[in-house]
Amino acid sequence: MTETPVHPALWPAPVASGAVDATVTVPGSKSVTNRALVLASLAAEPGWLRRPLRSRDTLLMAEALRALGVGIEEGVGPDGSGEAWRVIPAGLHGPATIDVGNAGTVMRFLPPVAALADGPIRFDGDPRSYERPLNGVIDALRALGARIDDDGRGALPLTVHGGGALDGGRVRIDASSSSQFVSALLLSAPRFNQGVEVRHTGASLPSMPHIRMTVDMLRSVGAQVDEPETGGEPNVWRVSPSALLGRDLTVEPDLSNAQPFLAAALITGGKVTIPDWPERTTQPGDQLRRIFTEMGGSCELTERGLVFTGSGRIHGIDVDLSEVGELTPGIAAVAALADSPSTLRGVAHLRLHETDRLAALTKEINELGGDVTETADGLHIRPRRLHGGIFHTYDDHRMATAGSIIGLAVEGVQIENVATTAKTLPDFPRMWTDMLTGAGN
Ligand SMILES: O=C(O)C1=C[C@@H](OP(=O)(O)O)[C@@H](O)[C@H](O)C1
Ligand SMILES: C=C(OP(=O)(O)O)C(=O)O
Repeated sequence: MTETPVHPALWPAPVASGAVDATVTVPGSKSVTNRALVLASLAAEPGWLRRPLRSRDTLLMAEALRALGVGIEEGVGPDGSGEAWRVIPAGLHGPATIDVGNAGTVMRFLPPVAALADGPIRFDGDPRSYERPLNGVIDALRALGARIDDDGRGALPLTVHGGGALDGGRVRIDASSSSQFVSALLLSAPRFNQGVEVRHTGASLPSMPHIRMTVDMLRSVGAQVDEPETGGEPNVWRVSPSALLGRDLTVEPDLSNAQPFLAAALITGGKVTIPDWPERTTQPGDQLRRIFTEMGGSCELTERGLVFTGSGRIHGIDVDLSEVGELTPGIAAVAALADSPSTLRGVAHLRLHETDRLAALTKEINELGGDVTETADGLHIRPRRLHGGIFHTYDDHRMATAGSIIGLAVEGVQIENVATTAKTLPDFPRMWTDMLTGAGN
């Protein structure tokens, strides 16, 4: 008998032989790490970042800030425990070139920082980065006094001609395609001469928890922020000009990257513990406790972390994911294995993420025998008996983890380019097999 050839770029997704029972330590949050790097770089004094995520998106952010003159050094935290980055702010200078890869946080958060530098700062990235919207940031920065050369499409590549300072002031933007437009302007605003007032004028605004995260982290370094959720005007954020403190921050585990492991407990009727799950957090991944409970699991926040247990049943769900769009691929994967149909709504903007996630999920799940249709703002998923095949990932880390979730229950699923998980979780394949063998318990 001849063996099936294994293509080097295809990773045979392991099938679970029984209920998983594992403790999975998840690395730091991408969103927290990249905000913390920006804020620490703009501070008036050095700061520490403990347990930072080291993945493609965060290493690109660190490299970009270094290119502008910021010191980011490897070290152990001030109490001698844990790995840390020491961030030493400095005058921001060009000329410099910044590679954003396909990191939304880098391509959106750094042009405002570059406007504060002196000299030209060129931004470039992966081919997909040219297609992701940046118009909200470009137009707003121009309105606030920055000079930017681009090709007029409202996207990369571009050059920000930093003048060493930015006036700031009032600006209107439509952030319906990405909450990161709002976060980007707020993060640098304490260093604008007049601070900023950002007014969102679009019909909808996705990923509100990520804007809350921006506001919380700004306040934690001493910034004064007025915002809708604490009594401010709807859709208006104001940041006053001020010096920022250098802090000692420990980064929370990335709860969105905990998703595939929680999904494994749900699908196999097993149990997964995620240590250091925060009691309170702005991370959207915290909503998995509610969503995966509705889909059939149960969870308990204990001293050991979040203990999530599957019941052996997986239910479909009708859910608006506009606040937590980045959880959609993992939820779609679980929904494809459920005992009833699902409707995922409120996520039209996912068409502009790492890939067109609505099209990619529809195509890949259907090619395994599934029955998924795209709607104007989401997906209808009717579970079917699935079969093996190649699960293409389109350079999207969350497509790779979504395919791996399906592979737990379906023989013969092969993930194309699993290495793309390095965007936010470089060790994913080893963590996944360790979870299945119970290593690390
Ligand atoms: O600010 C952030 O850290 C993020 C905001 C969200 O972006 P969108 O609002 O563009 O969906 C989210 O999907 C992304 O993964 C991270
Ligand atoms: C949308 C995502 O990333 P980005 O920060 O590149 O927008 C994501 O991680 O799901």
